[in-house]
Amino acid sequence: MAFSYNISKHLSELETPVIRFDQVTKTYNTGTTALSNVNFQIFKGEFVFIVGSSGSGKSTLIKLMLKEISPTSGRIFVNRRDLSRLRRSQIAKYRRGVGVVFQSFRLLKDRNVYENVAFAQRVIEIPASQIKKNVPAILSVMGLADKHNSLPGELSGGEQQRVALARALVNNPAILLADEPTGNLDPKNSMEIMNLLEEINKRGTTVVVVTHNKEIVDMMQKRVITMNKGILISDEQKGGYTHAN
Ligand SMILES: Nc1ncnc2c1ncn2[C@@H]1O[C@H](COP(=O)(O)OP(=O)(O)OP(=O)(O)O)[C@@H](O)[C@H]1O
Repeated sequence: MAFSYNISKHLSELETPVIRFDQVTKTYNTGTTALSNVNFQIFKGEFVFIVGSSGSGKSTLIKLMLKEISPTSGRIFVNRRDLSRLRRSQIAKYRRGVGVVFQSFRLLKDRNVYENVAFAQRVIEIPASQIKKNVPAILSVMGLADKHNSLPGELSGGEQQRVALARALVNNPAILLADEPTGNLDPKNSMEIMNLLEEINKRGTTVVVVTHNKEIVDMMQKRVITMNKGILISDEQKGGYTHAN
């Protein structure tokens, strides 16, 4: 009996989604409904693209996951936490547990590469001795071992995005959210960033990528959630960009 109990417990853990949207609607103060009754679940270790034309609600999804905004109705769970129950004092800590990268990189322009990444560790009070090991290790994974002392302005767009990825990943988050991570990059650098995201995903991080990049979505054959005017219109394993226009 004990044996079967353990198996079912294990299965239920495997099946717990890391992100769950439950009938989520978001209407902004202006009256625009950006999302209507959206439902989906993302499981541990998945790689998911979110696609859709401009204004279809993709960034709104990301902002909701980061609790930068709250839904008008419905519920959102991330790592089993109901985000509506997060107290104000818990929000900063919650966000630090989710890695995020944006189209615009958002690096500290007056700090070098090492400092940009080390900063993410200092705010969660990782001991200095540990930071000295962790930062070079992740910079090396990102192919930036020789760029520790460079300022962001001295790097190419692709390199800057790799610094942003290193910063998002140095604290070992269970989830990485990327909002148009290749929006400012040429095709070669875009592919490099996608290869890194795939590598990170293979190491166990759940990866969610919002993108307009049709070629990459079609090539990578991952799960694709397609939004249109705030409605989730398709959710396909090994999907393509087909419905997004
Ligand atoms: N802060 C806001 N206040 C009012 N309306 C907003 C706000 N943010 C977004 N919207 C509206 O909500 C809808 C969805 O916007 P959202 O930014 O989520 O779309 P998107 O799919 O990310 O678009 P894009 O691909 O252009 O970035 C749009 O109609 C937009 O104008």
